[in-house]
Amino acid sequence: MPVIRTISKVAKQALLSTPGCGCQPLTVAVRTISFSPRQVTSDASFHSVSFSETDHPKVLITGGLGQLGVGLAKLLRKRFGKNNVILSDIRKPPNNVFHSGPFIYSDILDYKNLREIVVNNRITWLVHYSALLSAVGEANVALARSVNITGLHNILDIAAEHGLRLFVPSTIGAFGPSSPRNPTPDMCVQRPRTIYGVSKVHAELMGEYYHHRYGLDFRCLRYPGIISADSMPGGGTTDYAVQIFHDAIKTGKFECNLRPDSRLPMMYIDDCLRATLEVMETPADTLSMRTYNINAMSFTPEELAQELRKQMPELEVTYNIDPVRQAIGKHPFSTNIFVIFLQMSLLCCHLGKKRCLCSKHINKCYILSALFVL
Ligand SMILES: NC(=O)C1=CN([C@@H]2O[C@H](COP(=O)(O)OP(=O)(O)OC[C@H]3O[C@@H](n4cnc5c(N)ncnc54)[C@H](O)[C@@H]3O)[C@@H](O)[C@H]2O)C=CC1
Ligand SMILES: CC(=O)[C@H](N)C(=O)O
Repeated sequence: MPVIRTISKVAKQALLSTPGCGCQPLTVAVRTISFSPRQVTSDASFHSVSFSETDHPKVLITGGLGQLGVGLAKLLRKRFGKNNVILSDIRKPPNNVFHSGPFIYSDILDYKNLREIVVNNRITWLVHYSALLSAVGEANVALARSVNITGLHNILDIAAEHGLRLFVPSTIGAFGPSSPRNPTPDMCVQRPRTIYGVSKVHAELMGEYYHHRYGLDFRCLRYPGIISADSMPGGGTTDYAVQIFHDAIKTGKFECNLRPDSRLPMMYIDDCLRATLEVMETPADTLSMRTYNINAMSFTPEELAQELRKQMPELEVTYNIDPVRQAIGKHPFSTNIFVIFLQMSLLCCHLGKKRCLCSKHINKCYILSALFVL
């Protein structure tokens, strides 16, 4: 569902439903590293204590050197100021990223280090991007379990302990073969069959639990596969939809690791990041839920190749199916078929003019598509 429609639906639902989380005053168990556990009191407005609407938030992004983090930092820095947004990761940042604003080393498995960063930098918003994605997760289940589940526990505890507003993205991979489709509702059966999907359902449920139990201001969007031009994806099933553009331009050839008819939901990065900022800025009492789907378009490798051939008729696409990725890509939810063709043809006619994916253009597609579907 397009972001604008999602957000207005959120607002509408909020007007009709009981506001807030129904939190009871509770205590948050605080994890300590070197001394005995203590308790701090919390209440229903716990999350709003450290962030006044007139102040800029102080943001920490974990796993910030992946496909999405640098773009999000750029957007948030434009809005809140360069020094109010800290990127962090366990990798060494490239020069341009290092010189574009604050960067700090942070391993989310190191609870004490994470807490130090939050305290020393007076962090108020935490965007938790560190994760192992679907394909790399299946290749290393133990590491995926550790980063995606143990790491998340650290993040939740730190966020609850310090009254942070916490964003954790989920994914279309949090659905499974038994989830309903066309459209997949926000609330439905979720029985994914990858460690990535299972860890993201766990994140959704743990975040919501901490919200109800401790008043943690947890927010979550289920992202589709994200398409970006200047950052590369980190090992997911939807990576082909980025790689194809690079290979097409560099070599005129592309070898796809999914079947030509594998339909997957996708979104352009600017729209995804804008949705993230919008959901983070939305006042807590207007959110009727804590986890929402967001959606833009769905297409198959074959449809994407056909559209690209309108701009590059010589493009050669071959298929060498990766059974792991193919099994993962079999079951996610998809968008209405009418929306796909309209969006893809508008997108590619824009690509033909500028050779880039433009969010303003896709927004027009949303509106046209919505009219079309209605
Ligand atoms: N890119 C996409 O298509 C989608 C992404 N998402 C979610 O959005 C978030 C960001 O995604 P991407 O940027 O694409 O991921 P990515 O795989 O490109 O980047 C993840 C980052 O996490 C870092 N990381 C790994 N272990 C870590 C640790 N122990 N401590 C700190 N950092 C660690 C990695 O170094 C990497 O830079 C993830 O949570 C992902 O699940 C959800 C759906 C779609
Ligand atoms: C959709 C995602 O979560 C990610 N891009 C993946 O394919 O694993």
